Amino acid sequence: MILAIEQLGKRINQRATLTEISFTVQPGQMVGVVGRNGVGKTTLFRTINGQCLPDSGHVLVAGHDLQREPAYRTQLCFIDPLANYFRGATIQEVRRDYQAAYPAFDQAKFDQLITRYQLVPNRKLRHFSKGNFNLFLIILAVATNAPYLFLDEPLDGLDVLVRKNILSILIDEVAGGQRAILLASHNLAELEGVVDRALILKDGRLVNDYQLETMRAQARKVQLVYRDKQVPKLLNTAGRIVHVSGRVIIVVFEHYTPELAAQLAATEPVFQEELPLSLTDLFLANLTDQADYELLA
Ligand SMILES: Nc1ncnc2c1ncn2[C@@H]1O[C@H](COP(=O)(O)OP(=O)(O)OP(=O)(O)O)[C@@H](O)[C@H]1O
Repeated sequence: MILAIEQLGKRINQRATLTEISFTVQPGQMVGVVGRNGVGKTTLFRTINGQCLPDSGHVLVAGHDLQREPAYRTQLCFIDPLANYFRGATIQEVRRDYQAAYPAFDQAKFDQLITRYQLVPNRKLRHFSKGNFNLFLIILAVATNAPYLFLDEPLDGLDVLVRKNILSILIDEVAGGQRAILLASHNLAELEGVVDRALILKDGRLVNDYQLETMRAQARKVQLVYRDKQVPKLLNTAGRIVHVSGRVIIVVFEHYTPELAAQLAATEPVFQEELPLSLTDLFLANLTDQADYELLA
């Protein structure tokens, strides 16, 4: 059952917030939706899930257009942490509402996770700590049994233990191969080692779709030192400079081939070393403007 987002567009206050966003997701994937603050991640999740109407495009679940066949919406679950509804309700009240909305709701799983993480069922959610509130939202999303879960900054501002708990719940869910989870984040470091794919948003557009395994096999991060301060043109044409400090330049090459290695050798660096490549490097490579490199120089 594939989820397909086709040419999704959304304008807010006459401003194009999302433009021609297209991608597909399959069960078993953990996907990061990554971009700077305000780029449109939450709007994308809201639009896919029908909380905002798109101005153009479609969302299809197994070929069914959600606007024409809204019953398929229960295949998706997006819990907006900012929804006022949660603040005045208790865990049990929210559970009852979600059970009514999601036919496949798994109450046994819900109860088991609430007990395991010692959340108090009859306390109003506004009295929960941020970490416990987020933990509760994850448990709720998981218990809906919707094959596609959308989580907006689920790890933001949480301590190490709560993060670990949330990640272990999510990884368990995806490992079964029956569900996909999309995690919106502006913090790549948080998603390192968690997601196997990263969708990069910039200016409301999807600018990159990284399959991380393939990417790791093809990409290289190289530190180079040159005799003078002149930056060889090749570094900008074949790669993306992510750091400049004096004569030391760090470059990410997305497609590092033997030919490119030979061309790089021909630029005659006085020192060259491969560095471990992280997800954050790709983020910087894609979102940092030339002006930012100059600030680093
Ligand atoms: N209801 C709204 N009314 C007016 N502007 C809005 C509304 N919702 C979103 N926007 C604007 O749309 C843009 C995208 O916002 P959105 O919340 O989707 O970004 P985001 O990537 O999730 O940001 P963050 O990482 O800060 O959560 C922003 O410029 C925001 O100000």
